[in-house]
Amino acid sequence: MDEFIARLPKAELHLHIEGTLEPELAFQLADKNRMKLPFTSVEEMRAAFNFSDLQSFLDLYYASVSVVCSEEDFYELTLTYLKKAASQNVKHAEIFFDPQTHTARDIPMGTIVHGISAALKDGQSQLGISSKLILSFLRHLSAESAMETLEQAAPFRDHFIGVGLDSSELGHPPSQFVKVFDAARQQGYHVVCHAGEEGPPEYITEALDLLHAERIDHGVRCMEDPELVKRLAAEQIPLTVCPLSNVRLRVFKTMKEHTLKQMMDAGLLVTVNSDDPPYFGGYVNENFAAIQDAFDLSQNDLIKLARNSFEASFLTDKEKQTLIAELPTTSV
Ligand code: HPA
Ligand SMILES: [Zn+2]
Repeated sequence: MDEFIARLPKAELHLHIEGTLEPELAFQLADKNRMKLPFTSVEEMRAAFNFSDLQSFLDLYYASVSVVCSEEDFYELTLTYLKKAASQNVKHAEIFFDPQTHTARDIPMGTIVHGISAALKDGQSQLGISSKLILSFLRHLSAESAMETLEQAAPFRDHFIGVGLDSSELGHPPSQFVKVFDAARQQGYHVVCHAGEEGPPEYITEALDLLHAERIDHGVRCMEDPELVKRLAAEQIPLTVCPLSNVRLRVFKTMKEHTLKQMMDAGLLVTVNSDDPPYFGGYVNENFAAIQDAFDLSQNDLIKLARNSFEASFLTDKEKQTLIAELPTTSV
């Protein structure tokens, strides 16, 4: 089955570029930039990837990415991820970046965007992987800071197609960010939102009704509200689920307790993604393998999940159809 998963064409729709920093590259960049990581070795850093909740992960994630400084660093970070993704038969990736994490340490928006974008361009020409960029606001910071970030990003608008909302969910509901999402929608951006990871189902409803989110990132806590599940199924709102992330951040104690299969059975448009792969123990194929093993998924289930990933993307209908046509059509 691992071979089947490896060969399956797929899209990745929930991936934070800052969260793709492997410890080896972190140490390389720290050396180059004459900076210190809070670890003495790659092994020690990897051993610290043992989290009690979302916040304990975020503290480490923000500290680690401080070694990514120049346009070349952002380029290398992004191209390294794309090579890995291409090797796993990811045909298309929609990638988050968190500009506030970097502008707060005086890195210009242009440095961030140009470094990432140059790698995305080379990913297309050298690796054949298509991609889009989504600017994600940090919800632990103010709505004013988010609006300022949208304004700073205006000169680079051709480089990203949408906006999202991530970071510490509890206590930071989508309702706090209505104004900036209204402005982004008026400017023609797609809208997605992390909701229902650690936060309650009401945050998913707010993301849909107040921010007009087209996709919900995570969304797993929708299962606590049967009416919401009915709505998400009826409207076929995509949910970008990240199984290994959910277990590592203790949203579910074990993979067997994850509700992914129940979500599929409820008719939800579920996709499988890696979120922050080195931190959570795997890229997209390891996520597919973990759920296949936990729920004994069939080849048809896996094909359905891969098909959902193309359907839920922001590609054109024609582009989606081209990718869907590459999927195996049937299996035992
Ligand atoms: O899964 C996540 N949730 C919230 N914020 C994040 N920032 C990176 N990954 C995540
Ligand atoms: Zn995420």
